[in-house]
Amino acid sequence: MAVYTDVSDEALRAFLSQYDLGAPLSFKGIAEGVENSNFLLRTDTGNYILTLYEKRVNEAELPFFINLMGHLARAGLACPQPVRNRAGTALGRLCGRPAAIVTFLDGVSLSRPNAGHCRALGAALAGLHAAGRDFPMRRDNNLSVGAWRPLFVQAEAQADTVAPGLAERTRADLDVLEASWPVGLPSGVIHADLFTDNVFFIGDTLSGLIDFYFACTDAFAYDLAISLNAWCFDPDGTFHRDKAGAMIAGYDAVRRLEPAEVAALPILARGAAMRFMLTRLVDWLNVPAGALVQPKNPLEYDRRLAFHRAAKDARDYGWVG
Ligand SMILES: Nc1ncnc2c1ncn2[C@@H]1O[C@H](COP(=O)(O)OP(=O)(O)O)[C@@H](O)[C@H]1O
Ligand SMILES: N[C@@H](CCOP(=O)(O)O)C(=O)O
Repeated sequence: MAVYTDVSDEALRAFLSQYDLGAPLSFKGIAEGVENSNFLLRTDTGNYILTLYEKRVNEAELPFFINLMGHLARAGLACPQPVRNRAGTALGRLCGRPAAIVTFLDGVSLSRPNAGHCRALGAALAGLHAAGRDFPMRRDNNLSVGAWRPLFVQAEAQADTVAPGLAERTRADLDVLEASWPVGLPSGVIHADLFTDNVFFIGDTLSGLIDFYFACTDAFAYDLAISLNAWCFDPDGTFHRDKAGAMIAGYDAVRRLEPAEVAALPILARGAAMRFMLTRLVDWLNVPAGALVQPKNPLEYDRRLAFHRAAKDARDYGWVG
């Protein structure tokens, strides 16, 4: 459970007194997520998610995320809508943390998506990229290639306690990634964390996207590479080419991939795996005392990196275009 900050009844009541959401009926910490403290809030006007922003979220960047969700929802994307208080702001403070309330989305996330779900995800991702085209704000990706070496340095001395040889192969991968990271690809707003736990389905129909707190301005194809990693491998590193092919085709059907993006897919997928391996490794080695959180296993992404190292071109990811 990711709850880093406890919220007392009194603090909750004082916070909610600024909103027109009615009386609280229940309030529970949510047993998923690793980044922020999330609570399911039920009031007599409906269900909401209350988030207290924690470690990786820079307060100055919160308006980007909040305005982006509002923009995407207005453009027709099924995503949470920030709720404004009576003063007209969606961002407040609770228990010393920045905090916001967003609308609750129905649906369940899938632990074992099939190729059909992956196709739907690809199409939704391209829809998100299209919906974000006219979003006026910009946020650089602070977890892109330039951030990976400094992250690794934080974990380097202990990396081999997690898996033998991890430090050496990570150093070698970083050398390759830093030397060949693509620039100039079509860019705009990307989600940057569209894992299965951030996508809801009702039956087999994709019903919503959540968790925009890594969203930033970066290459669209990098976003696709992140989701290929997250949706198309088993935890033991087994790759499902049918799922990846379906996801890429679903994306391409909505927004045609350019030849440069197709050519860059293997290096983008390798970089995406590195980004999540590293943040997981740092978190794995630094669980805050008293936090109710289950850190995610960095070795799942170490195994994906082995696949990406051997990949030759986009056809290895199921691209047939
Ligand atoms: N708008 C929402 N509607 C429904 N459930 C949500 C919503 N936002 C978050 N959740 C629930 O809270 C969990 C954690 O949210 P998430 O934003 O992924 O947290 P974190 O950023 O801390 O990882 C999700 O897996 C989901 O179960
Ligand atoms: N998706 C990342 C961690 C961020 O967690 P989320 O719950 O916000 O998706 C990972 O799996 O490492």
